[in-house]
Amino acid sequence: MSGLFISFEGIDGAGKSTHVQAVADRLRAAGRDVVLTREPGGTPLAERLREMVLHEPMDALTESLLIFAARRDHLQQVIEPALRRGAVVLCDRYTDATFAYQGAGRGFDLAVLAQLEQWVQQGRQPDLTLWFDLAPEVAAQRLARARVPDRFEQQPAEFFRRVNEGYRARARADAARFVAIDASAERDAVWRAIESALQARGL
Ligand SMILES: Nc1ncnc2c1ncn2[C@@H]1O[C@H](COP(=O)(O)OP(=O)(O)O)[C@@H](O)[C@H]1O
Ligand SMILES: Cc1cn([C@H]2C[C@H](O)[C@@H](COP(=O)(O)OP(=O)(O)O)O2)c(=O)[nH]c1=O
Repeated sequence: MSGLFISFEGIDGAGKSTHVQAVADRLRAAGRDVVLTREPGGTPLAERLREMVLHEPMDALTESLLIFAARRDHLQQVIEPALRRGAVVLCDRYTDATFAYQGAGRGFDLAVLAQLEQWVQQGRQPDLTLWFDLAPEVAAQRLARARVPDRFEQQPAEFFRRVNEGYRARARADAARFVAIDASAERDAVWRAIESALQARGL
């Protein structure tokens, strides 16, 4: 059985972490070998890079290079081996987040990101990307009650509006890969939308 690579995307507070574990449980119950991972991170090296990116001030090129360095290690050590053995890889964020946050959010050069994407991934893209589409104002309300904000979560609503539009641009450019989920709905409705996206791909 060939592997399958599914990524979860959306602005902070869109509801990704709430549902990714339930997707893993559903696929494991169906007998699939599931690798649940995240970016930046997923390996000891990539997790160290994550801590720097989330908490240390740096310019957009530095940030992009560290994120792609983490991604390279994650691909080599975790994602590619899992796909080779036929596992389903569930990744909480991947390269669409780089185009959305560093590209659309911070205004970094998309051509440089596209070159890094090509060098680092050599064509490896998710088979399915679930994009939790949510207005920044709603996300901010949800996060206000949640955790201590990191460098990105401290950004104003306008930043997250640009980030979400960055996701929309990526979805338009690769419509076959993306399923947009209306993340403003109640949890159960979001879950039903996720299930129908999985069923449409035989999962
Ligand atoms: N559909 C929903 N309606 C209302 N609140 C939600 C919904 N989905 C998630 N939440 C809440 O919003 C907050 C952010 O959810 P989370 O899954 O951590 O988002 P993300 O991982 O995308 O940053 C959490 O407190 C979570 O309980
Ligand atoms: C993968 C990736 C994440 N990010 C940002 C988005 C998030 O704010 C942050 C990762 O945090 P996040 O995925 O939201 O984890 P947590 O739920 O622990 O906050 O990193 C980028 O800016 N670029 C990227 O390429």
